[in-house]
Amino acid sequence: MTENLNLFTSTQVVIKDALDKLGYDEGMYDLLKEPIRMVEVRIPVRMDDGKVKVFTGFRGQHNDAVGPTKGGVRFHPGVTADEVRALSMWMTLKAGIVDLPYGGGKGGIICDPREMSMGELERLSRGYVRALSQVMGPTKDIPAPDVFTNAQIMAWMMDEYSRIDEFNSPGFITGKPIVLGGSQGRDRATAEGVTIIINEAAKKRGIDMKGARVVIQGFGNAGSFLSKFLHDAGAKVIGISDAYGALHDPDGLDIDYLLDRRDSFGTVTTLFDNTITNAELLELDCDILVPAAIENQITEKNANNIKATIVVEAANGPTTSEATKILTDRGILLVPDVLASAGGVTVSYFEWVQNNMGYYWTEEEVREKMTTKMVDAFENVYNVASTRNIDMRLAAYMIGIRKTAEASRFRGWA
Ligand SMILES: NC(=O)C1=CN([C@@H]2O[C@H](COP(=O)(O)OP(=O)(O)OC[C@H]3O[C@@H](n4cnc5c(N)ncnc54)[C@H](O)[C@@H]3O)[C@@H](O)[C@H]2O)C=CC1
Ligand SMILES: O=C(O)CCC(=O)C(=O)O
Repeated sequence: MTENLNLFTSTQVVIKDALDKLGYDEGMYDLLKEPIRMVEVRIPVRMDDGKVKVFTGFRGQHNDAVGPTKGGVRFHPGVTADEVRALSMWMTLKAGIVDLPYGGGKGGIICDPREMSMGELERLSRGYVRALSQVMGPTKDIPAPDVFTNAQIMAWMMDEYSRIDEFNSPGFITGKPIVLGGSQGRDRATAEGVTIIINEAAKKRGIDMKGARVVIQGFGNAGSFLSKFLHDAGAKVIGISDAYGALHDPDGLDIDYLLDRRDSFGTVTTLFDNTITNAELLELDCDILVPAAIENQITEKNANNIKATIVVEAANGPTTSEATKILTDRGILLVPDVLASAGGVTVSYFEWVQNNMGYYWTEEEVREKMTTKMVDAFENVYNVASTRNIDMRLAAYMIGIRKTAEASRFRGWA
């Protein structure tokens, strides 16, 4: 049988498993097996050459029984409706795992921002908000950055929504520049959360982070900050990559130099001749492997060749179900995306709270609150996995879905 690489249908299988284990009936699965709202929009954009190009965008809102839906928007040529569906479901799980008053949402536009000018990107970002403003908002659905989107794009989107709303609405979106109501620490929050999770996982496996050999796939927001935090903590980052290739040095890469040379899309390997492939990178001999780029990177084809002791998913969906089983059977500690990368949405929640009350916390306050949530979440998931003798992904899904299932039941939706 060929491996299922469809993120949406493979997520449904784990959701079903989690709901069964929690004792919910078929009706609950029927409610939670796909987004409660999935919108596809067409966005006409005047390009710099004077011609109009029409882009396709999506927004998936998985379930808003707990509170407004929340999740990033990605700009990527590979965006599909099913990917957005799955990503919105994972956001519900993340919110449940770190106990935020949200359901999951996610959006995307099929485009390649690396080939667009700033003006084109601004018009596209504003067009996306105009197309979806009726179903989004600070108490409905709150976007944030994801692959190939950043604080500038959040700023344009916030400005467009504020014009439509006729109010300054900083709570419409998170991941904004600090001067527009962004939170201290949001830019590095995903990586900080992953660092906390790596430290907890390393303790469980008796790995000393000083000198631990780390490989990171992806050198964007998540991967680049992560490489810096681990490097500064004394780990040896021996491999990194971007969409074009990978760099390897068994003695440790010069992370500060690479950070200095990377562009705003997380590209750096194009400056070097002696690169290896992303496929080779994943199979390097190391203690900790962190996929921090895109989906379906560890599959049944390469799972048996992974040499890491711990795999921590900073990216969403980098490991297939089949590969999850192979890695778990091989005794590799696999920390799933919905737990490992929840630091981003946690600080996004703090940003939204600060916007709502109009009072802003210091970076230290933000970090302290986030650390508590991430450490507690790791312990919860680890304990459920150990006591039930199940993998960390299924344990995370069980914890993540429970609040939304309960809220849906109380509301009479299932
Ligand atoms: N930015 C955030 O706050 C959060 C991001 N994530 C997830 O982390 C992952 C990375 O996101 P960001 O760092 O924000 O994105 P980014 O756009 O800042 O960086 C993406 C990185 O992945 C690389 N990449 C793109 N396509 C690739 C390919 N085909 N093969 C190998 N590398 C490729 C890019 O070159 C770049 O280095 C995604 O899965 C995202 O959903 C998860 C939680 C929050
Ligand atoms: O910060 C947020 O609200 C969402 C982050 C996100 O899209 C993710 O965790 O995948």
